[in-house]
Order: sequence, then C-alpha cells, then structure tokens
Amino acid sequence: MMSYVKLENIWKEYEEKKRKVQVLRGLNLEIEKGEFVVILGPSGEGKTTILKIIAGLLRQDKGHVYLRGEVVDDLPPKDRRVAMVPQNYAIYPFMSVYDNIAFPLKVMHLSKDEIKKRVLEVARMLRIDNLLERKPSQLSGGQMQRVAIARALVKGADIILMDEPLSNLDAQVRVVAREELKQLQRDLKPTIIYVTHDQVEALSLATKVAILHDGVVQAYGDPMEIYKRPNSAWVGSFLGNPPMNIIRGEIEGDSIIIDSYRIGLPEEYKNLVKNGQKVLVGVRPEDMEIRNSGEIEGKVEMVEDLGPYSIIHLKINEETTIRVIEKSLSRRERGEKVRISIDTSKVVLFDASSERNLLEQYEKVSKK
Ligand SMILES: Nc1ncnc2c1ncn2[C@@H]1O[C@H](COP(=O)(O)OP(=O)(O)OP(=O)(O)O)[C@@H](O)[C@H]1O
Repeated sequence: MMSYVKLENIWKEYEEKKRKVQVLRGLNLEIEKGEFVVILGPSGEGKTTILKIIAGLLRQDKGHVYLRGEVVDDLPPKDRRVAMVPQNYAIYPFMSVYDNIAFPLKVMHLSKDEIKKRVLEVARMLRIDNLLERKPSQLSGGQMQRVAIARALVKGADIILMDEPLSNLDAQVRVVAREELKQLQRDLKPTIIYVTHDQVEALSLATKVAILHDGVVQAYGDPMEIYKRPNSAWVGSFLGNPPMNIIRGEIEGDSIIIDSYRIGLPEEYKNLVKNGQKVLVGVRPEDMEIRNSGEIEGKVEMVEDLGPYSIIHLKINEETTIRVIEKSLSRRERGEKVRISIDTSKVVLFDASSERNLLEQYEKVSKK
C-alpha cells in the first residue's frame, strides 16, 4: 500500500550562536491514509521540527518528504493540503467562530456564497454549526479544538498536524478533549500526525506511535505492542509510567540468574540464548508481585501511595532499584525486606551490550 505521508532519510541541523545542533539524523517514517500517528519523544528531540518539515514551513537539509505518493520538497506550504493546528489553536479571540473558520477562505479570495457553503458544511460535520455566532471565550476546550480543526479542514487539508494541542487545557477538560478528538478522527478519517511528550495521550489516541530519540524513530507501531514488547531497553524504560524495570542477569540452562536469585527463562527466548550469556531483564512494575513465595528479595526504599495502587521502590542489589505496583494500599515500611515474584511470561530480554530485544534480533536474522 502507498503511504500517504513519507519521510525518507531526513536530516536537519540548526545553528545557534555558532553552535550546531543536529536534530534529525536520517529519520524515516511512513504513514498510511486515515491513520492517527502520535510522535512521542522527550522534550527538545525535534518533534515540532518534524511537523514543520511536513508542512513545508522548514526545509530539511537532506532527504525527501512525500505526500500522497509524490515528492513535495519544492512545494510551498499552501499547496501541500496540510494543516497545522498549533499548541494554542491560534484562534482569534475577537472574531466569531464563523469568522475564525472562514478566515483562511477569505485569504484565498473566495466568493461570499462559496465561503458560507464551505463553513456550514465543515461546521455541520464537526457538530459546531450551533456555535457559529459565539466568540471563542464562550467555548469549552473541546469546542475550541473542533473550531481549530474546522479551520484546518475547510481549506481542503486532509492531513492534520497537531503540536501538543491539549497541553494548555486543565486535566479534566483535557480528558474530554482527548475523547472528542479520538471520536472525530474515527468519524472523519483525516490523517492526523500528533506530537506530544505525554505518554497517556500517546497510548490512548494513537493507532500507531512513533518514538523519537537521537534524531531517528526508535520504534514505530501499535502502542500496546511496543509497550509489551519494546525493541530496546531504552524504549522499554521510556514508554510506561512507572517505567519498565531493567535488571542485569545471566542465562543458566532454563533460568536467568540475578545475583544469587533465579527466575524462569520465558518460553519464547529458550532457543535464542546460550549458557553464560549476559542479558538485561525487562519487566513491567505491574508484572511483579510482592509475595512470600517470591523468587527475589528486595528492601523497601520508598512507597508512593497513589490511591488505587501504590508504587513500591525496592532495592534488589547495590546498583538496581526496581518499582513494583501493589494494588491493595500497603503499609510497607522503609527498610522492610520482602520477596518479589515475577510473571516470567511477560518478561522481555535484551542483549546486555546492544540493549536490543533478543527476539527482534532473531526475527531480523530469520527474515533474511
Ligand atoms: N530555529 C531554531 N534555531 C536553533 N535551534 C532550534 C530552532 N528550533 C529548534 N531548535 C532546537 O532544536 C531542538 C528540537 O526542537 P523542537 O522544537 O523540534 O523539539 P520538540 O521535540 O518539539 O521539543 P518540545 O517537546 O520541548 O516542544 C531543540 O533543542 C531546540 O532548542
């Protein structure tokens, strides 16, 4: 299938006060029509830069941008049929909702009738046709978002770029706006590329998530799939809050030795590892349990009570502190010794030096 948006080997460097910053380093990304892709990455890693390059507001140093199957490197922003919804929505406070949506069409010098027709059409589609007379100050966060999207769609854009659009909303409004956005994307099926550093947003909105780090996409795919089976230790510990625990271990027969403790080797790795091999054991906090029969011993360092559950920080050796989720509100004391049992069927193993998922390396080799 042809990809609708394709970034091919994109490089971008900024120069600031004679200092060069290489932000994108050969980035590749392919997005299909109607997909909701969330680009997730730490602050300052180049997420906004990617959007600007797709919109044509910024030129890449190297590589190519394809939209709808064609190279658009030399196409100005207005001809790309891409709309960028900025962080604050850029809605003019003194204009009515109608005038806000109509604004880009007025700039295009369309006739009054044509403008009216298009504004009504898109307003009906987004169910804001009853709000057209209002001023932005009379709108909720979710309605504001729909106005911003209406203004994008009215120009005929079918690729919508959103740069942390919910970051200015308070927590409750944000949840509603997120649900609305998800529904709207399901109904209207525009291709959305959405940038955030908020994990919850990424996991709940995306049909696919692209994890950005060091100027390239580190992992790309179904969010839960990446969550469960991260391709590297970095991705595992970046995605998820609290993060995935990463513990050093060594293979011995059908076991993994962690210091003086022993846990079972997950079935799917049995043919991929050899005796004595050093590994990093990745295990999610929710896949561990404090229980008397547990395989590993740990010492309580800190307890975070969060209402429905607590996060227990446990020191298992000099270099490693892990986090375990306990659902019942526990009265754990600092310094208390506990046993931890690990659901080994959920464990992910990484190569100790490359930190790549051993399954992934195997898959690559066997595909060749
Ligand atoms: N015009 C510019 N000149 C110089 N440096 C820039 C310029 N624009 C961005 N940068 C730098 O490039 C890096 C990437 O910026 P970008 O805004 O793309 O990151 P981001 O991932 O969107 O960050 P955030 O999540 O904080 O918004 C940052 O270190 C930033 O300081």
